[in-house]
Amino acid sequence: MLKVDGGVPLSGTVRVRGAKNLVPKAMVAALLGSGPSVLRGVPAIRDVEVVTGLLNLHGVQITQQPDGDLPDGQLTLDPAKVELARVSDIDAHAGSSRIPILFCGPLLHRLGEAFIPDLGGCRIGDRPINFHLDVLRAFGAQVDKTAGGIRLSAPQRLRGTKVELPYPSVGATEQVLLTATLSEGVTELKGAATEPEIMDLIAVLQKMGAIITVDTDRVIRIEGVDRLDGYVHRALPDRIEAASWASAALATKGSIMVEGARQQDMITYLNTFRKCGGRFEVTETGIEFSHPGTALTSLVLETDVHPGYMTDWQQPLVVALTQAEGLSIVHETVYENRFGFTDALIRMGATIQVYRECLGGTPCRFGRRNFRHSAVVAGPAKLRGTDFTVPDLRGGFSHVIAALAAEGTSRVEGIGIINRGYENFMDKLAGLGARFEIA
Ligand SMILES: CC(=O)N[C@H]1[C@@H](OP(=O)(O)OP(=O)(O)OC[C@H]2O[C@@H](n3ccc(=O)[nH]c3=O)[C@H](O)[C@@H]2O)O[C@H](CO)[C@@H](O)[C@@H]1O
Ligand SMILES: C=C(OP(=O)(O)O)C(=O)O
Repeated sequence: MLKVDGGVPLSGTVRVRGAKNLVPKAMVAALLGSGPSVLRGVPAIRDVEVVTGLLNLHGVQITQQPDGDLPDGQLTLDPAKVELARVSDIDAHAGSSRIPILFCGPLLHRLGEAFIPDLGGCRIGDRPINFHLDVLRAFGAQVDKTAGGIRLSAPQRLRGTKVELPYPSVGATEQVLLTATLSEGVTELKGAATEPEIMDLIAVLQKMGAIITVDTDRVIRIEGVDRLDGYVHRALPDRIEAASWASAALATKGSIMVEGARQQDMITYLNTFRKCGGRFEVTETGIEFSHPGTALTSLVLETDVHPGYMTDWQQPLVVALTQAEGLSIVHETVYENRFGFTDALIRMGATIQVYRECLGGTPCRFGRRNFRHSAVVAGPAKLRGTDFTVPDLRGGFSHVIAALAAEGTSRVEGIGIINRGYENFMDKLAGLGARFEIA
């Protein structure tokens, strides 16, 4: 439980390292190599711990360098002795992260079979894995759902295939990449997602020896190869953490230098930040984000797949929008249930109404289906401290930021979830001048 005293603008410097949505996947890719891989910029976050645990159970030797601490967050992953893990051991990781589903292709290539525990991740929608399972079957895998997970086998080498995703899913695109590289023949994927983290995973696989072509129309072609080597790679920086701190600067009327933030991956966020009234300066080492000192501007926003406005940027920005003048409309088109966190903001004094209709322009998959996926935010609202429980990763970050922007004291329970995606969260907050104590 965290006791937060609000009313102090966050100001100072934070550093972001490798992206939560790339690092664990690059670690899984190491399973495909014939030799060891070296991954740099690895943050100390829970999802990295989970994948480290799962890889260890499958015989991958992982060392941190230099021994014991992670000044540069460097991991060496040696897959020389990959073996089947005991289901009872794997079960310990059930419900902890989304990443285990990406073990399917690499384990099928290495061992001909795999057991994947039930997935975790943020509860922001139903999050089915039907695309993943359909894709794996198309490669020739046998897939059976069992109690507590999924059992897969591939008695023969997997074969390249033609697949089309009904929606550009990030995870399913990565599933295809990690499975196709060692499959026999060519794979053509239509309707692929093209997020920067996917491009970085492609860079990792190319370093390993894969042949992957990305066309401009969401088509990715993979020419299967017989063998992949290890890689040496520095993970792209975490654009979601960078944008979270940027929104925190806006919400608390502060100024935050985010070292390591990279402009190319954040073009859409930066446009939105500027339209909202925020100021930013791109420097050699990162991006400095500041509140303008005058009123913020309301806006109309739709989340979308890349290059659209990313869904994981939505929740922290909504907190800033409670401080903007007028009505903002936010249409969430990626997840059907990502506005639950607004209940706590409303209790703090924010004026937010959530609707089932597609507000903001484009009809999406969730319209007329009873999902409360559009929000109207009226501002500026005076926020008051209150007590709440962290619902999910970005919702939790947003609640803490709202508590810091509010007058008075808030008590936040379940703060541990935030460590799934924000490294040294408390230390960073303290360094930015936040007033809080662990109760
Ligand atoms: C660990 C990681 O990288 N997580 C990110 C990844 O999640 P993740 O890869 O799980 O998200 P997806 O892109 O797959 O999901 C997008 C949409 O597709 C739907 N869908 C997905 C797969 C499937 O088999 N069937 C299906 O219907 C989902 O329910 C959702 O509505 O991309 C999301 C979208 O940028 C981000 O919010 C997450 O932070
Ligand atoms: C939704 C998120 O993550 P995950 O897919 O790991 O649940 C997120 O990072 O905001």
